[in-house]
Amino acid sequence: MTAPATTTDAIAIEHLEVRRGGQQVLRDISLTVPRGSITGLLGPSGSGKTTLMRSIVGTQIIESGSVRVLGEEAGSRGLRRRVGYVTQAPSIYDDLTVADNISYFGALYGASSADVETALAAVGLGSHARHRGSELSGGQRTRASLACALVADPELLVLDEPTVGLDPVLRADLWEQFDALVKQGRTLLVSSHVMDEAEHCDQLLLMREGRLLAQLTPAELRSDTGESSLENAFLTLIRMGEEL
Ligand SMILES: Nc1ncnc2c1ncn2[C@@H]1O[C@H](COP(=O)(O)OP(=O)(O)OP(=O)(O)O)[C@@H](O)[C@H]1O
Repeated sequence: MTAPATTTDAIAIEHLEVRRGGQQVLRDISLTVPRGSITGLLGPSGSGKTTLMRSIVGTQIIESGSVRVLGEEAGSRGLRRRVGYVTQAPSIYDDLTVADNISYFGALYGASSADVETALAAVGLGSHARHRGSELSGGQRTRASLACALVADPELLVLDEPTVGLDPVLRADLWEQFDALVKQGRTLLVSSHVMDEAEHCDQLLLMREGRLLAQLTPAELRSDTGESSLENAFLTLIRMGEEL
């Protein structure tokens, strides 16, 4: 059951349906994402997480339903600067330094050199500012990509599996950075297929086969299923759904 949309919602989706390649990929999705929080979008590979994120940032053609972002229709011109999107494959230029990559994206939004410094510091890459993209590790590339999105000072950040392929220490570092961004008043929507990452989130959106199984907090997921591990809780929720 989804709470009714309010002005405190960063994202409000009603009855969203999406087809890709002739196949129904999202089915009757309704959800809300409150402002100033971290929402985890979790589900197995192929469950529709990227398609849902594309619908939110306005790069996906939708079949029916409504997607409102920061009070406007998804993809509206006015949202360009207000919404940052980091895709699954970190997209930075290998032949530019980290600072030049951020400056390049910043220039699209009229960002100053101070904004570039702030974005570098926010992702902890100050000491790598002069390193070229080609010289970065996987985790550093992800953080450089995140800085390119942050330089526009977006209110909402949509991050598609930012921790995939990172070791546990780097993952923990990145989640700390996400927490700091939320404390500054931003809203984060972060997808993952690793259930233990759900622990870091204020609320969870659990997806399976193009449907939203549940919108709840980690504590509610545990109490609803009687499971202490979030991995087991998700599996129990799926079985409960199948038995209905
Ligand atoms: N370009 C495309 N054309 C047709 N179907 C697609 C396309 N991209 C994805 N799909 C299908 O849409 C469904 C949802 O894919 P999506 O990438 O949204 O899932 P996901 O949960 O993000 O998966 P992953 O965790 O593996 O990234 C899958 O069945 C996939 O095969």
